[in-house]
Amino acid sequence: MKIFTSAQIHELDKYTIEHEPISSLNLMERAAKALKRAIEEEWSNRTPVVVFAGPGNNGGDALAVARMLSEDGYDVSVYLFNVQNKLSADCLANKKRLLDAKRVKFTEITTNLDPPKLNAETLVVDGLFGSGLNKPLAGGFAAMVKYINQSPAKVVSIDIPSGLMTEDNSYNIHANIIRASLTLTLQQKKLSMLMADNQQYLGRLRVLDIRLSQEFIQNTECQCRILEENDIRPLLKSRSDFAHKGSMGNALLIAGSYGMSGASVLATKACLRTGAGKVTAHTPKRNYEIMQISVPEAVLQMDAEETIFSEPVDTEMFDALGVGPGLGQNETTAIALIAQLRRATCPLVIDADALNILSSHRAWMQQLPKNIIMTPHPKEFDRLAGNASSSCTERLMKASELAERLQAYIILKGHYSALCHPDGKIDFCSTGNSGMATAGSGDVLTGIITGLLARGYKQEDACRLGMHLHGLAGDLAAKDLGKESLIASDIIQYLPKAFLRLEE
Ligand SMILES: NC(=O)C1=CN([C@@H]2O[C@H](COP(=O)(O)OP(=O)(O)OC[C@H]3O[C@@H](n4cnc5c(N)ncnc54)[C@H](O)[C@@H]3O)[C@@H](O)[C@H]2O)[C@@H](O)CC1
Ligand SMILES: [K+]
Repeated sequence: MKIFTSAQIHELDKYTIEHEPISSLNLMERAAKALKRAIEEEWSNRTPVVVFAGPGNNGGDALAVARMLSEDGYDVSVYLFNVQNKLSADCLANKKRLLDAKRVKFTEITTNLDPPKLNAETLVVDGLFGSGLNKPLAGGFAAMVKYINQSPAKVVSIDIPSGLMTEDNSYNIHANIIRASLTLTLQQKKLSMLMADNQQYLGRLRVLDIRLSQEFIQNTECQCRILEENDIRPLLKSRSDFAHKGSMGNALLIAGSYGMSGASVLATKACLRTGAGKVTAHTPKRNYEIMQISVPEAVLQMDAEETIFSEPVDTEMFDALGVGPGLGQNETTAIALIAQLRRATCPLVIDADALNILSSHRAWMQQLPKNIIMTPHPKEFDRLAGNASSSCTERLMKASELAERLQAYIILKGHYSALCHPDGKIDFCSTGNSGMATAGSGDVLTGIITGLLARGYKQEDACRLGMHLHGLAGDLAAKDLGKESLIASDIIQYLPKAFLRLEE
């Protein structure tokens, strides 16, 4: 699913009207029908409905929905905000249609509003502002939003909770944004809906197909998109019948230190489960037995040191290198790491402590080879970027800039993990769940991506497929085991099923 900016959404709307062709009023009617249907699926016509409509087309949608719900027997009260005495053409047309229908209690607010009582039974339809919002809400609108938020009423937002911007909310006023129970967004998710810090406003999110031009959607370039199974399936490489372990990729993982051998175990197992022909784990001597017993399929390469990674190793015979899980941040390890990164001759994944080491030696980042893959979680990214971000959108934009500057692939982990490409594009992952917020889950991702690189996937495909598989395995595991008890090993255990699902 492509994520359009508000300007592109406007263009899409216009294109559909011109090329379907359909009048803008009929398009609004189509959107309102879809909205009405979704509302009726959740609330019966015994629910009292209060509709708040703004002056633009979001308000127009709300007025059309009010008319349709009243036709279906709902008790509907409408408050239309027209403080500047200026309604969009379709909002005005829907105001007339609503008044002609003569079924609803209608109030037009031109100055002050004595707000209606909203109790726990009330359903508020929020159609104040949609994708046309151009600055944070203030004044009477902000007061209205606060009033709705403080009430016990359920709120369904049309297209987007009023007050929430389609893209960046870093400088928004959070108290002045509607907190919906359900958001019914039209056609496509908006960028702000993918950010963790905006989930509090959305409630449950449903996307309603209002049949906007597929031609425009397909032909329009956009910076961001959500990767779905259909985008991922074609990436899968097949295995030749004549495959042997030497032809299926030779991966190296540099991971683990004393007390963190588990990270090495997890990354190595995940790498093997991703289909790499041979996996070598480079780890401190003290981890020897643990690794031999836990991952007998791996080849071990012991560091000269007992407890830490201390010396760079040759990578010429390897097809991919993953480095970082459980590495620790000893100064000797830091020096070995930078030497390792500089001399790496194969595609690279950098994670966890390797990222933390880079954060405390940021000048070293200039020396990184191109096309490396970094997989930070938000805190690791903030350390890497040098300061904390005020919002998830700001962090995402910084990650995208860093990916461009370093010509690297950066996977910002989280719900909707975001892959920032060196050319500025951003892919969001559609799989994964909160059960995966557990120690070791990142080590598994590093193992998976390293395995895919070794199998011969290009960096961008290894990242896309890797995040998808990781999330899918977590989803399949959560289906059987629940989210609460899910641990990183479960993700590895469900990787085979994730592959099977993609191969179906
Ligand atoms: N995307 C699409 O293809 C479709 C969109 N439709 C609806 O149209 C909406 C977009 O409509 P509009 O572009 O008219 O925009 P909105 O209805 O979101 O708001 C635009 C109006 O709000 C004013 N405004 C913006 N920010 C403000 C602020 N902070 N304080 C006070 N006033 C402010 C603007 O001056 C303008 O009058 C969508 O969200 C959706 O609900 C649907 O009708 C059908 C199709
Ligand atoms: K809205």
